[in-house]
Amino acid sequence: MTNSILNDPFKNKGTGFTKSERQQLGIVGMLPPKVQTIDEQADQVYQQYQSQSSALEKRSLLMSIFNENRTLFFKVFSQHVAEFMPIVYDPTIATTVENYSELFIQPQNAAFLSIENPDTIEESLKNAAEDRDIRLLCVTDGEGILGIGDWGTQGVDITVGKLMVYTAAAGIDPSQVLPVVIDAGTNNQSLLDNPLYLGLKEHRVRGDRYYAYIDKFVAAVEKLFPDVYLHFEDFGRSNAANILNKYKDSQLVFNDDIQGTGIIVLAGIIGALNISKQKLTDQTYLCFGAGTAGAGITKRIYNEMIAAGLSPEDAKKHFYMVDKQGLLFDDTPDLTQEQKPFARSRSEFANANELTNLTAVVKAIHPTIMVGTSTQPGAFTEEIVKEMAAHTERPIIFPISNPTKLLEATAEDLIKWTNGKGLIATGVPSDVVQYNGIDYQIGQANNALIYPGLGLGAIASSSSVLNDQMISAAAHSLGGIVDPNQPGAAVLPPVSKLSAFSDTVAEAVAQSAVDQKLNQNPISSVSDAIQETQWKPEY
Ligand SMILES: NC(=O)c1ccc[n+]([C@@H]2O[C@H](COP(=O)([O-])OP(=O)(O)OC[C@H]3O[C@@H](n4cnc5c(N)ncnc54)[C@H](O)[C@@H]3O)[C@@H](O)[C@H]2O)c1
Ligand SMILES: O=C(O)C[C@H](O)C(=O)O
Ligand SMILES: [Mn+2]
Repeated sequence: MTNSILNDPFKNKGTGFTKSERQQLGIVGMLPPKVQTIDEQADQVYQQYQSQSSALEKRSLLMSIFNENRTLFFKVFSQHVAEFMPIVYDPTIATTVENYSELFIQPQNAAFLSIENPDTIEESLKNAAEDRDIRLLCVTDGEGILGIGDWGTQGVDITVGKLMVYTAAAGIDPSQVLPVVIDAGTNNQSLLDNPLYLGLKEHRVRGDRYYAYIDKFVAAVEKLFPDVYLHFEDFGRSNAANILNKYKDSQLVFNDDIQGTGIIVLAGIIGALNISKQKLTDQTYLCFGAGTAGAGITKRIYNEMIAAGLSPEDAKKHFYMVDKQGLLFDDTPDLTQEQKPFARSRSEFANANELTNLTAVVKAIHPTIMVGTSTQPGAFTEEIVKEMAAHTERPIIFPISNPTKLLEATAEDLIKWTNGKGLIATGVPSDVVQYNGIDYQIGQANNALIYPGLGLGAIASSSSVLNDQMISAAAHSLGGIVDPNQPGAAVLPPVSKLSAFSDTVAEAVAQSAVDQKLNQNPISSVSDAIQETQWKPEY
């Protein structure tokens, strides 16, 4: 097995192995003679990357480097963060999730779990981890991938992608992460009918059997990897919040769609209010698409209003939720647990029965903030946006459904329809919008801007849980990066500065954990602890 190191992506350096390393490792003659530096290798990869024409080809090239040599992959990624993010992550990753079985080449060190075999959870996690010290685990059951729905086992790609961003942005050691997919079946008929589908061809398991499996999974994770930070991603609306609520007070768990999205949207709103010089407690908030993300964000902003001094009853008056049924009322059938606290009373409106669509609701409530997590492309129409802008000086509008094809409105249209007054962020990257001689920078309200620093801060501080104070500290830490007085300033810092501000986020989060005495190991300096945790892509 002398050649095994060349097949180990965590240790392989390829042509970067020196002559003496090649001798010691018994791989003399197994590589071309020239010894390359990692910078030379990175330049070569980037040249190959530039010669690929489509986003999918670019991603597939980068994934082949990832499969061979993680250090090199992250070297190139760290040199081109803003350019590679949409390729290795959202939106291109949506296409690879949809075509995972067709494109499958290798399992990328993920753990593949099946609801049919609860007895092999531990063994599977152990096998996939090999002997690595796992500190960060990202798991999905594939039911609510971005806004594209149920992709069963194919959802594994999102866990691989999320973990890549942790390393590129925050320097989490790539040998200490584990992507995991739980195959609990799928209700996606196209997968059930697809002869190439690599997952279980059964409908989704729900209820007690499902939750018992999740319990067993969480217990196995805690047993095998006691210091792990457990990140839940893209679970379905009926399970995501239940799972988070069950474990969040006793274990170091994080739900990205609920909490990560809540933080980044709050940070974007704080950024927008810095520009408009307004107060949060004067805002009227409209959540459009009150599912996992929409309700998670609403709750975060609501908590923030309470932190700003409002009573819970007064704070609630600032929030309205719109879902498929229209404005959510307390007598609307089938409200979720997360929607109930924000449902309104019909008696508040003379025309309550007409509030069954977004246009009517915007007319009735005059929101100052509107956030879209509905998966409904184009739902923020010109009429709606103009109506909103007619009643507020600087409308804050964040269409953040992913991927690109699901955006509620483009940044360009929103700037145009609000005559440059809109304070805009989108979930996927948006180009600069030129309007009336001003360059409008568009912030990306994607949880990827926050979860890497958040995770790094929690891991480095050895925090026992991730609580509300840590989450709030993360949201507030992004201030001061963008100059709010610059015409056309973005509401959030640019992705090109992701690794720099991930350190800032991590410090704020770790400091909050230490201040609350949640750290399990003694910490004398938070920034030292963070630096010690970080990995760098060097040989
Ligand atoms: N930018 C980010 O960081 C980020 C983070 C998480 C989720 N998202 C995006 O948000 C979207 C929703 O994700 P989720 O996980 O909350 O999914 P979800 O299924 O839990 O929620 C979607 C909600 O939209 C509602 N909806 C569907 N059609 C509607 C319509 N016509 N009008 C009003 N509401 C409608 C659904 O009933 C549901 O409540 C996805 O596109 C996802 O990519 C973005
Ligand atoms: O994955 C993303 O781009 C953000 C978010 O977690 C989502 O589900 O859309
Ligand atoms: Mn997600």
